[in-house]
Amino acid sequence: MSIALELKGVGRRFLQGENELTVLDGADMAISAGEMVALVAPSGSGKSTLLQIAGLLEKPTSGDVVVGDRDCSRLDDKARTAMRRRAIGFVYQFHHLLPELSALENVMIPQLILGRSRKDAQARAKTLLGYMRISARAEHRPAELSGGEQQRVAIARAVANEPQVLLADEPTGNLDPTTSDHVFQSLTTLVREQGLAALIATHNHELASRMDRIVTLHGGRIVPKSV
Ligand SMILES: Nc1ncnc2c1ncn2[C@@H]1O[C@H](COP(=O)(O)OP(=O)(O)OP(=O)(O)O)[C@@H](O)[C@H]1O
Repeated sequence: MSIALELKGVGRRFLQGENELTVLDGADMAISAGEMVALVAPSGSGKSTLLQIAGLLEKPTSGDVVVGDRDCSRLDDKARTAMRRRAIGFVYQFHHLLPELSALENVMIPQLILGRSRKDAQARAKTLLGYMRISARAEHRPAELSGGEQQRVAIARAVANEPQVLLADEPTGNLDPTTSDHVFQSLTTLVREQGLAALIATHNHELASRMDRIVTLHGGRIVPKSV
């Protein structure tokens, strides 16, 4: 499988008052299309920082981020934003759906922003809600959906623009174990069907053990982890 996301020697330092804090220090990682990688690391070790850099929301202090065959390190802000919209999908612990729109419309919006026709956007949104096994709720607004259903919609929205990379930060952290399990199964189907490279931060060791491999952060580097 081809590599869809690669971090090469990524470093990230923050100034905290007079002190410099090194959070990432030569972090390397490559994720193939269709591969699911769990990121399991203690609080404060740099998971969010890593996801933000991998997702082109933040620039590393040093090193390179390659998405597909594109080296994104030297892109200006505008080009980086365009690349992010096209190539990266995000799922957070809380769904951030637009409350006044239906599930279907929430999945259509990012596609319309990128210039897809209403007809095409609607067709893809329906397909994705089907993969997430939530077609019956397509016309409902987020407030009318359960937590698990809301998160299914958020996942469908994250992949609406056919990204190469899916980044998730505790995507089922807000759900009870059974719902979490069902949402995770649907997420897995989607990753495989769409050939996404997925990096999923989670504290849930059981879910992590069902992914292709598990990594952690140690001394600012990405290292393999066993459960
Ligand atoms: N903008 C910033 N300025 C200064 N320090 C920061 C900044 N962002 C993060 N840090 C520091 O970097 C370290 C890693 O933070 P990060 O949020 O990436 O950790 P995390 O592993 O995601 O933690 P959690 O699981 O609690 O969310 C922390 O010590 C944090 O205080």
